[in-house]
Amino acid sequence: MACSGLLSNSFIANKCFRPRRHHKLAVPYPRSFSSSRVHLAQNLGISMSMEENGAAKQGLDVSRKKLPHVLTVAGSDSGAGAGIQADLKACAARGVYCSTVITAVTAQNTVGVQGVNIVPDEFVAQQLKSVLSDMEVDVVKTGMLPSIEIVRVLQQSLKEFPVRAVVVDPVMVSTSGDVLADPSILARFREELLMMADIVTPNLKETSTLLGGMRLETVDDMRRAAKLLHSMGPRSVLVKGGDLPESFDAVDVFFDGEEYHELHSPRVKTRNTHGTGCTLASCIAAELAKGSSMLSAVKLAKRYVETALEYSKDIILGNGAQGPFDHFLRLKHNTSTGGTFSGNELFLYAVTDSGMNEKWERPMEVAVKEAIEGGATIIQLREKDAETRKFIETAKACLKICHPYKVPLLINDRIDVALASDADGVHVGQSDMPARVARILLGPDKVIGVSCKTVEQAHQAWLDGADYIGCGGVYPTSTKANNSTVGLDGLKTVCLASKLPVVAIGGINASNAITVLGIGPPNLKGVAVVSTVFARSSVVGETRKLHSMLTEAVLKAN
Ligand SMILES: Cc1ncc(COP(=O)(O)OP(=O)(O)O)c(N)n1
Ligand SMILES: Cc1nc(C(=O)O)sc1CCOP(=O)(O)O
Ligand SMILES: [Mg+2]
Repeated sequence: MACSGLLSNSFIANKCFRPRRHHKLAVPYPRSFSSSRVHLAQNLGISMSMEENGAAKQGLDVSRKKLPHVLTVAGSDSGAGAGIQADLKACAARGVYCSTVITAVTAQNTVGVQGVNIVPDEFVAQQLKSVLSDMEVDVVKTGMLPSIEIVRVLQQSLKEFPVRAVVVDPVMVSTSGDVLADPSILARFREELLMMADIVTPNLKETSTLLGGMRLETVDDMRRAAKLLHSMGPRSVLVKGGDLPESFDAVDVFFDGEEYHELHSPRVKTRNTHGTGCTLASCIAAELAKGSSMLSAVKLAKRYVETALEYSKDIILGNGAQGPFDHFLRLKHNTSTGGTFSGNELFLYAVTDSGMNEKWERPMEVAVKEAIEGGATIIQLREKDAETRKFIETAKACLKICHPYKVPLLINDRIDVALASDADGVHVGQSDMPARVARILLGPDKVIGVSCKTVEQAHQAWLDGADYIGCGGVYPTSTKANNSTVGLDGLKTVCLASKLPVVAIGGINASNAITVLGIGPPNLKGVAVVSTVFARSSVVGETRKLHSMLTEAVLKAN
């Protein structure tokens, strides 16, 4: 439809800048949506001057960026594992704005659904109008639509305010088996909602219900079902086979009217699956809003859900059979510092050396355990020659040893290994990855230490978001080649200038530890050692000796 310059600005704002949806267009779903009004206007053949003119009159900045926007029309889950709450989290996790129209409020937890209060259809209509008339929604995702009236209201709203795509998750029964939609809406679903859907995402139970009780036992059955559902109107169908018996992996069948795709993913063994359907559909909607093609959106959404399930498989929330999962992949972040690193952890800092452990035929895990039993308060894995895969495995094994003692485990240099093993943090030097970049990659809760020999470096470490600095070499060392020394004076100067806690390193042993800690500045929190702890046969014995010296130094200072 061409827009004439005679049309009013409000018409332009409401209609012209939304690409109209035409049902059953033969063209594939656009790969990339233009996101700015200007670009859309160009796509639709509207002259820039008219756009600018209209925008100027409305006080809009035509160059502003538009957020991809999903509107979810669904029920609230008080337990926040599914429904509106899952949709909000999924969209946020995928970087997409999500507005909400609530169709029902459920009293729900991990055990089941204790109550449902349906929102009056006029009020659902009012919510829809409020959002759709104002906020440039890209994609509508539907979840729990508990009454015929609400389905009708939605259908009318979408006629009045067309959006780029509609994702229909035909929620009828919750994962705990509770019925969430009046069975009489089935017919309406089939006649109206499926017609409007760009994709419908039923699980096996919902597929069977939509198809009048069809038995679904094999992937071939799912293919047949996808075709039948497709004939009811949606542009694409994703039949989710998570509940398919006797399959090693989870198989979903995608059908777009022409091609079938079997999408396989490993089955994640977990009770925390509440909300997977809502999340998958929201994530598809979010990816469509960002500009993905339908098949890419489905693949991205599946991968995201798999990752979130895997990440959350051990978390415990609620007493019921089905727990929620963590959309932000963070609950499992099991830092022994709990994101509150104080610096006191630096008291006796044991830094490993594979050469020294090999000499004594000591597996890394044994060395780490002995150091902790001797009194080490923080461990750094400094494995210069380790192969990446082996390093990750070792780090994971050492984390299992450290965490029961609440001792943080950091990784030397290798941010990738820290990320892959979910270690508590990293230590980087002046020629390693900048702490500023490591902070972005690791997030706010991981511990980052930086080696500093000067006041300027210490200041920069603080600016970059580090948690502590390592200052040395205090004395000459044979552990690190060509390491320049700063001496006790250099250490003191850096400590006095540093806003961060400091650990001294380089040539420190049980004989000089009292002198080092005795230099005074309160932010000098401890000593880091390699050979003193790991160069001899008894790690536990050497660590204990050092620990008692450090304790003596503290007692002396007080
Ligand atoms: C606690 C602590 N302080 C300093 C260092 C040295 O780090 P860096 O300068 O990056 O040298 P390498 O250890 O990577 O050789 C450290 N590892 N730990
Ligand atoms: C890894 C390292 N960094 C240093 C620095 O000065 O930044 S000194 C050093 C080696 C410390 O080993 P030892 O305790 O055996 O002397
Ligand atoms: Mg380094």
